[in-house]
Amino acid sequence: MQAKERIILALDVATREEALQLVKELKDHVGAFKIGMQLFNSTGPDIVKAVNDLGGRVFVDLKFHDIPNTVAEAGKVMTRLGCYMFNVHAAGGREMMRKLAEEVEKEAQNLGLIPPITLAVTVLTSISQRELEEDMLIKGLQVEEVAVRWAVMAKEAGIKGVVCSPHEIRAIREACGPDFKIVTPGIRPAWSEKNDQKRITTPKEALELGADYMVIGRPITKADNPKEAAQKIIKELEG
Ligand SMILES: O=C(O)c1cc(=O)[nH]c(=O)n1[C@@H]1O[C@H](COP(=O)(O)O)[C@@H](O)[C@H]1O
Repeated sequence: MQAKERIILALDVATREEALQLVKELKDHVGAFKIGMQLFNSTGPDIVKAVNDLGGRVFVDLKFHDIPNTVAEAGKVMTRLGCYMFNVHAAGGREMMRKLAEEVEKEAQNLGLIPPITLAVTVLTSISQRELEEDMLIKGLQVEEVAVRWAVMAKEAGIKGVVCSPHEIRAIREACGPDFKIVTPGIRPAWSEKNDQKRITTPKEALELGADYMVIGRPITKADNPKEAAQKIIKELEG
């Protein structure tokens, strides 16, 4: 995979105009664009087609978590929308992920489309060990162990990869093998601001740990020259 393909630019903006401006500017310098809850819910699903029409691939980040039938139907909608990737919460369970994976494949086959890459979010980077035990009632297990077990469950259910913190990449790679996709946020080149990200790694470190894709937002979008910032990251990944 080319270095540029590994970068997923987070379109964390409120309007269609701002998003499409970034797509026009950066489509030749990144591999895909992530549309999250803010942008998707303010513009509607047509934003996926608009980005595709400009030549950009889309990761729809809506983190589905519901009963199996509801999530599988949402997955069919994602397939028809033409997104490149989308995600669900692994915490939704094995049957939810199994049915989703099955229905996405069927829908793509019926319509002659390429199936999107399904991803499971393991433990959010914002969840601490204390919250895991005291609020989510997952006792006696470290965050990393939970992330690995859920990644294995996702793989067994037919899901193609995970979104996880850089700190869990190595253990998940070891448990799930080379073909399982690993997408990681919390990426900061040495020259950029940390902002509110706490547990960070550089793009190169994430690659060495075994990540396939990196979700990067502000280090590119808030740079004085976003194209240059993307190119600099690509050089670092290639170096
Ligand atoms: O699901 C995500 O993409 C995500 C999960 C997570 O645990 N942490 C995290 O930062 N993200 C997202 O990754 C992106 C990071 O953006 P920057 O911090 O601007 O690079 C944002 O869109 C976050 O919402």
